[in-house]
Amino acid sequence: MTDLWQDAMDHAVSAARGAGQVVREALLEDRMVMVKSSSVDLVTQTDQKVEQLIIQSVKEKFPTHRFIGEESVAAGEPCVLSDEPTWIIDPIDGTTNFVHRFPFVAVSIGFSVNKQRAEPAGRASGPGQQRAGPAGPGQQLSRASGPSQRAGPAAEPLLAFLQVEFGVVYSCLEDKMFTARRGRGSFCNGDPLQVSEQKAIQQSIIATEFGSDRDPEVVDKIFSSLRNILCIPVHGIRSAGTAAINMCLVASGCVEAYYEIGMHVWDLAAASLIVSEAGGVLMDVEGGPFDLMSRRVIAANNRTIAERISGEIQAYAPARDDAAAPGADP
Ligand SMILES: Nc1ncnc2c1ncn2[C@@H]1O[C@H](CO)[C@@H](O)[C@H]1OP(=O)(O)O
Ligand SMILES: [Mg+2]
Ligand SMILES: [Mg+2]
Repeated sequence: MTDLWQDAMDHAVSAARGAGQVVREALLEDRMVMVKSSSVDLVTQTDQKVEQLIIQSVKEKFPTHRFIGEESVAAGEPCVLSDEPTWIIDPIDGTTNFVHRFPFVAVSIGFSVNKQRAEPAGRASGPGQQRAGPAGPGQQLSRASGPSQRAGPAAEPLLAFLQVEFGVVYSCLEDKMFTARRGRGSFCNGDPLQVSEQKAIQQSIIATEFGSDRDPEVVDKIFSSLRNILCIPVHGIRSAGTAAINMCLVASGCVEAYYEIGMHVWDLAAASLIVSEAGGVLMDVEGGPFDLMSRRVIAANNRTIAERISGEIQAYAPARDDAAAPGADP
């Protein structure tokens, strides 16, 4: 397979590193905090500046590429995944952390291409090998097997088309660069990642977040899900304050699973590939296929744990990220 997108991925890594430097410097300064959808959905000038820096640098190198950026969408740009090469950017994942200097803040850059085209089956080589197979438009599935089971025809039904071609999450205060390329494994600062081998949810740590929706009905559902999962019982519940880092913790094997309803495609795009390339599973919170635009995810080390979590979640459906897109389902 020709390595079409390596230049773009190299650019994403260096853009994320540069953005992380800007974020670290901004942490030392006073931050002016603004609000978006609610009084707890925060944004700073650094979010906007970093997103523009990344987009400008990509435009110079890849002038025809498209973008979905958190702050651009907030400013009215469309949130559309098409067949065109698309950079999906969260300039600061963990803005609330950034504002409070809680030390988990990430720059997330995902890259998708050929959204609806299932590629012909063909085995990639090297670590993290997997086959592409058909899935419905806008869906992203993952194998349920770990790296040791990746090769061989028996694993094939578990593999599915992934629409994200590469993902980069830079945890900039930890100086950890998480990267994944479809079919080639996940890495942190160049070291390969593998999800936890734990099969028992009772011996697992589960990550989740409380989001920015303070509607009491939604909060009740969040707490009901949390109570169900805590009382399985599990070893513990954790929140890093950033969806991307929570998912990288799944990929690293530090937590067995992360679930949440309400985050957005820019929180998930890059990290979803990092999880799946580390041998993990992505699933909708009701057990169906993961859909990048649905604002719902379970990312887990294996299917058993993902399905158990899905059985405990009080699901609800926030407005999809592509709800305003032409032709999208209402
Ligand atoms: N008050 C809040 N608490 C936690 N996450 C929030 C939040 N407001 C927005 N989010 C966003 O929701 C995601 C999942 O919880 C986070 O990664 C975060 O992304 P952000 O920092 O890029 O906005
Ligand atoms: Mg985010
Ligand atoms: Mg953000």
